[in-house]
Amino acid sequence: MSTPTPANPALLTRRTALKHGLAGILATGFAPLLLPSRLFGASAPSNRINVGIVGNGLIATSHVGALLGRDDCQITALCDVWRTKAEKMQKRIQQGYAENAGTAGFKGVDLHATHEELVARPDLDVVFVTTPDHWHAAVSIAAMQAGKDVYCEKPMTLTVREGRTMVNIARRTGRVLQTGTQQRSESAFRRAATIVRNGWIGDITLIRTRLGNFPAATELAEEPIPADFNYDRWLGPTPWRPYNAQRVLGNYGGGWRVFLEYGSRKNGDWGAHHFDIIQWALGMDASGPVEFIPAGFEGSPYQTHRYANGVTVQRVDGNQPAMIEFIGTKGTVGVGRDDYLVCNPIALATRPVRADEAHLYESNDHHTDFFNCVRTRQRPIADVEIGHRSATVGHLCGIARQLRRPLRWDPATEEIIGDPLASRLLDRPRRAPYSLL
Ligand SMILES: NC(=O)C1=CN([C@@H]2O[C@H](COP(=O)(O)OP(=O)(O)OC[C@H]3O[C@@H](n4cnc5c(N)ncnc54)[C@H](OP(=O)(O)O)[C@@H]3O)[C@@H](O)[C@H]2O)C=CC1
Ligand SMILES: O=C1CO[C@H](CO)[C@@H](O)[C@@H]1O
Repeated sequence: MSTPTPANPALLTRRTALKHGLAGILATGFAPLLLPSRLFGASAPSNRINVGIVGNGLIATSHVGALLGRDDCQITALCDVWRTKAEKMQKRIQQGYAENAGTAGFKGVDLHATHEELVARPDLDVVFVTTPDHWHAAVSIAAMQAGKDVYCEKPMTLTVREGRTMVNIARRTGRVLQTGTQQRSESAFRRAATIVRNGWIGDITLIRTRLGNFPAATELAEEPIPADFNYDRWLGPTPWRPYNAQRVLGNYGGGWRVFLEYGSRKNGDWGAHHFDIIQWALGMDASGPVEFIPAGFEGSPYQTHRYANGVTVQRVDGNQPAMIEFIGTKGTVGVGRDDYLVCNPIALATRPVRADEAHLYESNDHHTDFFNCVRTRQRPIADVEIGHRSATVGHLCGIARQLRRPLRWDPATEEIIGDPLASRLLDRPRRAPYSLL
């Protein structure tokens, strides 16, 4: 890294050590002949951001693919509860670096059985938290408290209360946290949010988003726990359940995603992405809706939430081509992944943004934005407060659904209004010894 943060003594220690090592080499008189020029350049090993990854499943595989192609960082540590999986990832990374001539000086990837051990490493700068949702908060907090910046997968939390705790810790420790809601770094979503924010389609009358559905969670027969798998730690703070391979499986259509213990089903899985874009478009990044109504309540087929100004969001699974459709008094915008953007009027897709109009934060690559912010100490595009507020929308939809009744929410105090039972669901009990802090 080129801009050490004084808040990270680990970086300074590592760099100081390297400096002394170099001084020793230089004293021999051979250094100019022996040292490749890239050792001194922007991508010198000492300048690269050292990355540790906790959780080595589906999304970690994508991150690793992208990180291997960057010369501003290097992956140096992995942690997983399943040793076999960690070893497989280790092999892939070692091979990737071996084939990549730009990463001379790479020292290998170490494996750790626990995230506590990984975050304690003085040489690490950032930690990617790519576990299922029920571990996001505890691992991110441990990393921030150990002086590391964090890239935390979405939804940032399992409960509303975890989110405020994470924001407080990030602010107190001065750490950078990027939430893995990478749609914010895609131009079609930025353009849709820009159109809505600037009132180009008039007043918003309705927003419809499709999240899809998971199959119901079912009882699973007990199976033997694999020998090299720390199942107790996989469950972590969640209630004890008999082991079954399906329960812990990373699978986009099922596996752990169908169980409310480990996530928020589709309200977390896709809601974390689409509710996040809606919050951005409406300028609600530090706030949120005020009312949550479950599907089926008083005959409404759609799960619904509403903002204080009356803007209503409906979850209309599977009924529209766009992932999110904004309907206004003067037009519509439909947006989705792979650059899907359908505007009416069509000219809105390319209309220039005037100097006096809202220009939204521009990031075209979520990793690049994160690593830039690690260097500059600025808040990234999906900062911890934003990640918390967007995850909160999904959690409150889930609580209303679970209780089968509407909820009123005060986004300023972050309290459910007049419903003590629902309020108890803003956090969850944690199984000992897995505490949050
Ligand atoms: N931004 C995006 O577009 C996407 C984000 N995600 C998010 O990423 C997260 C992970 O999802 P996915 O990769 O599909 O899940 P996987 O189950 O495939 O991967 C999770 C990994 O974490 C490991 N793990 C579980 N608990 C711990 C722990 N305490 N310490 C270390 N490792 C642990 C698992 O071990 P084991 O192998 O033993 O189960 C597994 O290797 C989720 O929160 C998900 O919402 C996922 C996909 C896309
Ligand atoms: O974030 C996500 C987006 O894509 C996946 C589905 O294709 C989800 O399951 C995942 O968690």
